[in-house]
Amino acid sequence: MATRIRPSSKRCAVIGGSGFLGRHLVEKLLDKGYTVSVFDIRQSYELPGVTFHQGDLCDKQSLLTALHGVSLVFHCASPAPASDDKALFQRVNIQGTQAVLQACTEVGVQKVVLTSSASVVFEGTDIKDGREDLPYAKKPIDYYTQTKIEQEKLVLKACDKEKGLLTVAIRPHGIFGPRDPQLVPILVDTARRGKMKFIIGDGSNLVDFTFVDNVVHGHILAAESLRPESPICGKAYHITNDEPVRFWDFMSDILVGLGYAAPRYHLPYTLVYGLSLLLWLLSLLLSPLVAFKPTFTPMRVALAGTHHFYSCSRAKQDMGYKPVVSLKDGIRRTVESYPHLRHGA
Ligand SMILES: NC(=O)c1ccc[n+]([C@@H]2O[C@H](COP(=O)([O-])OP(=O)(O)OC[C@H]3O[C@@H](n4cnc5c(N)ncnc54)[C@H](O)[C@@H]3O)[C@@H](O)[C@H]2O)c1
Ligand SMILES: CC(C)CCC[C@@H](C)[C@H]1CC[C@H]2C3=C(CC[C@]12C)[C@@]1(C)CC[C@H](O)[C@@H](C(=O)O)[C@@H]1CC3
Repeated sequence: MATRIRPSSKRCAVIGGSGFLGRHLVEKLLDKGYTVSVFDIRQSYELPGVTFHQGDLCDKQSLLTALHGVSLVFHCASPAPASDDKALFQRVNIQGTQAVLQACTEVGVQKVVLTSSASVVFEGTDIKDGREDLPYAKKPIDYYTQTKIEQEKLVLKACDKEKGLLTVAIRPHGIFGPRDPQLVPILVDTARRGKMKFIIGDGSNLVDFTFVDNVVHGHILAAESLRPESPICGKAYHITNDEPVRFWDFMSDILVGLGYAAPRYHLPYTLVYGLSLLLWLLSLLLSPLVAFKPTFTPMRVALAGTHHFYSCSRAKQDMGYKPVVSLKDGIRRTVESYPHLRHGA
């Protein structure tokens, strides 16, 4: 058992702080006067005022050292959603989260804010203005989603006022912004390979894309509202831009902003979804012989062709959440941040 030192309320740790969301969160916390420790399997930058602890979150001993004297923990580490590695997702998102919760209890951390995902309720069919009381997906669409569900349940169940550990889960959806390693880079790569000419479905499906600063704002509001008497203890909260947008309009705005053509030709959703399932099966069967990763996975096709937008009225009511950056400004700031991905660059 580690010796406890008195935690200060402005000392926090960001697990996964080297990642896209984690680094934005660290920068905002520093601005707000927090002392920040980052715990991550890799160190991707250096910043004055940040102490880095490199380690695997499945290793409780390393966590104990990093969390010493910390009162607030943000847990936003996860393997990349595009990975197909079931064992890795289970190890990191489930066993790893158990290790995080045990370490927090042992060193006397008072608050844990988990980055969950709105996808925990998504099964590949339309969700319109979904609220937090929607049931978890019974047939999660991939291992990422399956283990994010288990992770969220673990963290919310660990909320125990008697023991002095308060927890909350933030469920963002479609995070985008400067330094995002997946949405814009994958989109541009697909466009450069000439595969972004088509719109899957009739193009009218509404979805949430959430600018990273709004997600950070939701996390910090949750941390600062988390007190024993607060209604947010042990609950999950959708955090979005609160401006559902047509999936294909959003993609077009990013593509055109970076100098690429917008997709124009329509393909029937069921046809593309069926093809993506076939390709996925084929890639599984052939995996011992050749490694090929289809761009249009069933998950991506489902996200591109269905409605999936969520209500954040619970976050507005319980913690006074309001987006701080509009979708239009978020898109502009994102496009400006990727000069190297511009057409012809
Ligand atoms: N990007 C999105 O659209 C989105 C949407 C909803 C929820 N989320 C959630 O937000 C969180 C952050 O996502 P992101 O987009 O910033 O991803 P990211 O890949 O940029 O960051 C994840 C970080 O976790 C670290 N990590 C992975 N395995 C680890 C381990 N075993 N031990 C220690 N660190 C480890 C990685 O090194 C990385 O720095 C994740 O929990 C993700 O599920 C992301
Ligand atoms: C090939 C094209 C059809 C699409 C190219 C863009 C896609 C790579 C992104 C569009 C929506 C994105 C998205 C995620 C990953 C990247 C996209 C598929 C998530 C699945 C990442 C994990 C999060 O938890 C999910 C969430 O609930 O927010 C994301 C949903 C949107």
